[in-house]
Amino acid sequence: MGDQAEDLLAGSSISAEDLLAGSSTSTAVTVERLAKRYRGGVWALDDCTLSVPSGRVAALVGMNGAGKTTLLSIMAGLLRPTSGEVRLREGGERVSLVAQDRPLYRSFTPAEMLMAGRQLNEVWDQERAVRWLRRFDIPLDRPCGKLSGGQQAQVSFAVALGARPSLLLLDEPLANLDPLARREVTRELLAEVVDGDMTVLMSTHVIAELVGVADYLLLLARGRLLLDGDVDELLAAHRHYSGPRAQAPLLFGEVVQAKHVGSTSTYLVRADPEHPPVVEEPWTVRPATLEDLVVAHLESSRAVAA
Ligand SMILES: Nc1ncnc2c1ncn2[C@@H]1O[C@H](COP(=O)(O)OP(=O)(O)OP(=O)(O)O)[C@@H](O)[C@H]1O
Repeated sequence: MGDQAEDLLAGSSISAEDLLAGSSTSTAVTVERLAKRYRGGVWALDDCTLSVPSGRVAALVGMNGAGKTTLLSIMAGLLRPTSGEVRLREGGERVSLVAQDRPLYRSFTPAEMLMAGRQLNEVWDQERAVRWLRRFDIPLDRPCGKLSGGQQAQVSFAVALGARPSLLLLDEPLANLDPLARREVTRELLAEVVDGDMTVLMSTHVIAELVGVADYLLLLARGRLLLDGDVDELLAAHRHYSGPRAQAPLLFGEVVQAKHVGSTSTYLVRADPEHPPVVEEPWTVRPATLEDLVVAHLESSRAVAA
């Protein structure tokens, strides 16, 4: 078994000594000036600085190729950065990664995967892992290669959770799951976060699935942090203003996006939530959704880069 496979199989639990100790107790992981250049010259991460607060479910969002998988792999200790550093919370984090490609041994049954997990991890919670598999009706004795994609994803979850991670990294974890399983997995994960001392960082493209699940947002663009913050605070700070193009009001704050259709203009404005811009009729104000603000920030960053 290669080192990397071993790490993946084990849910890649690594000790604090493997990475530098952090200084803040309220931050699960801090990434400072991280850069990753792959062979061939692609810069997947470039001067990326961010932090993930402890005990939260944080969403890692960005366009294809933004660097999400690279960032998660470096945090899990599977990939070496070209420069920069990852600092874990003082006292250490046990990190587990559920990778996009579900690295299971096809000939192993789920029961055998858990046995391997027990052998490869210093800390192992068999009951928790088995509970997860039973919860989702995963046959314990069928080779993983004969399980469906969604069932394999559930085995990966069970192995990762069995390692009792304090930082659980999920790379597009819901992609293979049916709509009911998606809802149940997110609900169960939230319960695990509430019950234990666990932080979750999950990458996803499906913003709608984050509502009610993620309470912190990290938006990546071209290998760098574009926007971060508490989801409720971000939502409170963003508003849509619409009205006649010819009578645009003075909108103090940051105009993230301006759209003009016929004689109507719509602006997405980020401002102090306590003192938002006030407009008069016929101008109207409406709240922004998480999807609205993610798309607007990504579009505006693309326009700046173009
Ligand atoms: N092993 C590799 N060798 C060379 N380039 C790579 C490698 N892995 C990723 N890249 C490149 O690095 C960049 C970031 O890729 P990464 O997989 O981290 O992005 P991502 O945000 O996870 O994308 P997606 O949403 O499509 O999964 C991309 O330009 C990608 O082509």
